[in-house]
Amino acid sequence: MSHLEVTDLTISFGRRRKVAVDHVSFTLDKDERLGIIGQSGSGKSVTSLAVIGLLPDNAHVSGSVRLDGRELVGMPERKLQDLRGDEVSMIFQEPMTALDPTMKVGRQVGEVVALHHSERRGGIRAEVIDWLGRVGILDPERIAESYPHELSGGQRQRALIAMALANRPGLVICDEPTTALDVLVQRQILDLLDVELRGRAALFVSHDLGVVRQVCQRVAVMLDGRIVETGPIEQVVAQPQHPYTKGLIASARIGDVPPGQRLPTVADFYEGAAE
Ligand SMILES: Nc1ncnc2c1ncn2[C@@H]1O[C@H](COP(=O)(O)OP(=O)(O)OP(=O)(O)O)[C@@H](O)[C@H]1O
Repeated sequence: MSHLEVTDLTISFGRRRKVAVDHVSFTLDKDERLGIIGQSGSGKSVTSLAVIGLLPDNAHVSGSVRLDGRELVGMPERKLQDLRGDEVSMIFQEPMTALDPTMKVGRQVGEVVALHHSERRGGIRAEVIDWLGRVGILDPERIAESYPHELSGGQRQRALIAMALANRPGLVICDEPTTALDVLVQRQILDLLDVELRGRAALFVSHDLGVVRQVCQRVAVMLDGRIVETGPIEQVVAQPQHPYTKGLIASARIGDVPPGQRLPTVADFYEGAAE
């Protein structure tokens, strides 16, 4: 049994039942990372929200999402709340909206732990400082006492990653976690995620095949709510089958980069220019 099993997931919205996700199926093993790529509106975010039980009320869902064998579709909200932040967590694109602007960062990280593990309350401050340091925040004591608006975009995303990982969830969903960041910080955050997601299952939603190639072993390509192609990332890059994937790879010129080597970023050009 895979850690995550999504079968025939279909999601539509509103009274007209406009279909956003159409019979999507995939599995994820315990230590596997799957990238979901596709253009804007292809259904990537809606798929990932279904996996963490965060779809809005106007969503109609059919099919199955099983986490460690437990069915999440139709699961009561109270039970979903027990899972969220503990067994499955999410890193969003825009940390400013995911963080509470009125609460100090350290307290927000601590509350995720306290919510699910009251027995760890005693040592929570040390645990929070430890996590903030681990995700690369240089001055964790000061940052713990700061409000989100006092942090840079990169620090906020690191704090959000600390929140998402603090309970060591088996599955982490990353929805465009680096899109809002400048290229240098983007690369640092990807390197951090690459290390911290080891041994966990991860769904990595992105419109950027280069980003997915850096951190995932497999990729699923979505178009108009369907998965049109899926496979090991290097295989899909070398031999794309679907015309949409072929176009995506041609436009990214990703085939020019040898396997295992990172795609050049704008930062590389800046670094080259500075030498
Ligand atoms: N709450 C909602 N109510 C109605 N339609 C919605 C809702 N949320 C998403 N949709 C629709 O579902 C479809 C898929 O959206 P989704 O956000 O999953 O796309 P995406 O691939 O993640 O795009 P992006 O890269 O821009 O985030 C879109 O047509 C969108 O308009």
